Amino acid sequence: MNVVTGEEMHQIDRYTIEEIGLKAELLMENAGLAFVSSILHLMNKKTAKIAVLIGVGNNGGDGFVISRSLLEKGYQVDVWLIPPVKKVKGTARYHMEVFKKCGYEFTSYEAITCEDLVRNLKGKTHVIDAMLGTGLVGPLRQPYKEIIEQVNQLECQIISVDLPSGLPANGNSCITDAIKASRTITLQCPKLGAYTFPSREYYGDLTIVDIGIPKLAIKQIDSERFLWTEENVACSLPVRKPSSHKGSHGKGLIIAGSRTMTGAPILTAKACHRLGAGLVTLALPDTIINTVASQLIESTFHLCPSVNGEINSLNLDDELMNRFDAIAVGPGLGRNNNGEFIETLLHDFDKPIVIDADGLFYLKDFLTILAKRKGTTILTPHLGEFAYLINEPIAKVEKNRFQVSRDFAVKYGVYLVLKGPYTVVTTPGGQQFINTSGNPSLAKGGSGDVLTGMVLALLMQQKDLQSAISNSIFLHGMAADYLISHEYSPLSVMASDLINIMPKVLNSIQNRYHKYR
Ligand SMILES: NC(=O)C1=CN([C@@H]2O[C@H](COP(=O)(O)OP(=O)(O)OC[C@H]3O[C@@H](n4cnc5c(N)ncnc54)[C@H](OP(=O)(O)O)[C@@H]3O)[C@@H](O)[C@H]2O)[C@@H](O)CC1
Ligand SMILES: Nc1ncnc2c1ncn2[C@@H]1O[C@H](COP(=O)(O)OP(=O)(O)O)[C@@H](O)[C@H]1O
Ligand SMILES: [K+]
Repeated sequence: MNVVTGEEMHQIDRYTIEEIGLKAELLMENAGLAFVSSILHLMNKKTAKIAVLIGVGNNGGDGFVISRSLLEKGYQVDVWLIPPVKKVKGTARYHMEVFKKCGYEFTSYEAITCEDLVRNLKGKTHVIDAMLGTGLVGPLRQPYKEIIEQVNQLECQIISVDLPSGLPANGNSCITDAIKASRTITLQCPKLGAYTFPSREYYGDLTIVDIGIPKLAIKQIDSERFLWTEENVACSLPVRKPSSHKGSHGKGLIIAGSRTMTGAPILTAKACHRLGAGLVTLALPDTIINTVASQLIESTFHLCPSVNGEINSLNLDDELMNRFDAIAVGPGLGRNNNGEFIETLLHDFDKPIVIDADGLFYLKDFLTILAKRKGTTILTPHLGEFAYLINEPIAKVEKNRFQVSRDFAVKYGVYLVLKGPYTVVTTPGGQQFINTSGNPSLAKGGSGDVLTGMVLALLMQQKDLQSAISNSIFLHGMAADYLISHEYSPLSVMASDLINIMPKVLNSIQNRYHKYR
């Protein structure tokens, strides 16, 4: 599914209307009806008291269709038109006239005061926000500003049409004031700001509804951002051939751990085993082998000379190194040596390398080598690690996460996994895939170590690297979702729980989508 900017959505609408010939009035009718179908289960006809707030543009036009449809179904609905009637034009005007000709009435905000409106809204169970959509430009103006301030103080359910009014669609402009919705029903394509913070916090629960825009119109925009969903995962997870053997599923090397971080290599290796890697070898500082090996019976080990309890060199000749199909480096390495072994890896190993955590810290000194590297490199930074890597403040990275990660991935020719809520995977070609699973129970030390092992496992088993990476991220988040919907509290999920629940997660996805197997 494409994730679009406001401008891209306008292009899609324009193509649908002008080139394909689907009438704007019909599209608006579809939009309003799709919105109503998706919210009916939230409203009891006997008790719901609904207000619809209608703005000047097409978002307001949707509001007229929604109001008419709810009234036709017998709901109690008060409708408020915020701009002067004469300002309502085009398709929205058409639906305003249809609304009136069906015998319904609205109150014009022009004729009352903000206090009158607020007094009325205080008695409502639901406010439908159809004031402003993708056509917002610049800081919010009056009278929307004063209305939105008041609506945000109401205790009822606020449901926004397409996106919360006042919120820029793209997520990277300043938010002056915007509706804080309990729920947003987005029309046809999710907008970029729904996956950017703090913008997402205004959306509440997000539902995406189909309004009948043809696929051909969406293809026209040449968009490079997509959601990666459960269905994508189910269609692309590797299937084992009956004739396969352990060598068919990859020999992975994990370079991790230090005297004060013995858990990280254990988590990474266990996660890698759980996701189907054929053989996993752990390269560790020689001093921690006993501690780590006592927790890992399936892995083999390679001992590295250490200084201060951290790996100092790999002690792997080229031949030995190139027996592996892929390498993950970073979890729990520590930062007290010079990381020269990362430079050696980038030079001497020409198959995929996943670099995470302290490996990324060392990588900063070797970016010129990274740019020249022929083999595939996958970097998995969280926001802080990425900000450090590119020398920018975290806030700037967060605000422009799509742009900065794309710039970096294309410049260095890497797969960049920018972790956090809605992790974004950017390919070396600049395409971006947004993860839709996971929850804040993952915000805990060790979650990232587990993910690194999962990425290593799948990239050795799937030809298409983007699918392998996005699938690992989705399953990692899905494990956390599964746990909190099966009696775990978001506070209590531990990184090792993600590994332990993985068999059930894989089973549930494979059972639900057996048609793809
Ligand atoms: N056929 C289609 O295309 C379909 C579109 N659809 C729907 O249309 C929505 C997009 O419609 P849109 O383009 O009319 O934009 P929208 O946000 O409703 O209003 C823009 C107007 O608001 C005003 N305004 C702008 N900035 C402002 C500010 N800062 N502060 C205050 N006011 C501000 C400004 O008006 P002005 O005040 O300048 O007269 C401007 O003209 C989309 O989200 C979806 O819901 C669906 O029905 C499917 C079919
Ligand atoms: N609020 C959140 N919602 C969803 N996923 C999250 C959230 N916070 C963290 N995560 C995920 O948890 C993992 C944390 O990784 P990282 O910060 O590297 O952890 P660590 O280095 O401690 O193991 C990432 O995959 C990230 O996307
Ligand atoms: K809206």
